[in-house]
Amino acid sequence: MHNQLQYISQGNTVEEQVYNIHKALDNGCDWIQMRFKKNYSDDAFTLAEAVKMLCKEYLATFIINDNVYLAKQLEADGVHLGLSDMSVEEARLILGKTKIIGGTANTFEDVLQRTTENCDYIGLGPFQFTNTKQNLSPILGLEGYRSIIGQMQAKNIQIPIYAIGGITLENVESLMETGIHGIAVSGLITQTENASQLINQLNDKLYVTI
Ligand SMILES: Cc1ncc(COP(=O)(O)OP(=O)(O)O)c(N)n1
Ligand SMILES: Cc1ncsc1CCOP(=O)(O)O
Ligand SMILES: [Mg+2]
Repeated sequence: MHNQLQYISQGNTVEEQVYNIHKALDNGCDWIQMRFKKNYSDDAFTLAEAVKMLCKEYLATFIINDNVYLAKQLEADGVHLGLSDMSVEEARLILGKTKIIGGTANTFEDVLQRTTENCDYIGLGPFQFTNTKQNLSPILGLEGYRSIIGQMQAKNIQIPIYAIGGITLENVESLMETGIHGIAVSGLITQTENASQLINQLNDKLYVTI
């Protein structure tokens, strides 16, 4: 089973990205999603090589946002795909059975689709407004998670759900109570001045509720 905390990277340059990812790893994150929106550039390859080495050093899981070919080239642990990205089926053919493929969902219908596609986990959100991503899908709030997870339970659908979007420390307990498996966070960890304390506090809240 995957770790309950996924860090989604930020940074406009390779250097900023490496700094932020190193900070997350050094303070206890062991699952990194490299999210670099210049994902099809030489810089993306340079960054992915650096992140691969860092994740190896810290024994962390390394997945790449959007770019399945880069994940294949770098032998990353997997990818995260949105509903408008490459299909899970095509990604599975390229990456093989053992790699992690995460998929985005915003509705119960998306969850059904992702489950049929055999995703390994679902990033369900956004929980609330965030500046990290433009063109957000409708905000779910706690009620959205309760409703979607209730419908999953009624149909006995079992797939790890990660809440995403504007999550802060204060939200984690109530989100976990809805039945999610974990959280994916970006801004919270990127912007903190005390990453060690924050990641410990997040992990305490995540582990207690499972
Ligand atoms: C864990 C997780 N969940 C959702 C997303 C969003 O993916 P997507 O909808 O493709 O948007 P971008 O991140 O590509 O802008 C994610 N990245 N990770
Ligand atoms: C990539 C993504 N997809 C939905 S919300 C989001 C951004 C998550 O980042 P943050 O934790 O800073 O809100
Ligand atoms: Mg995407």
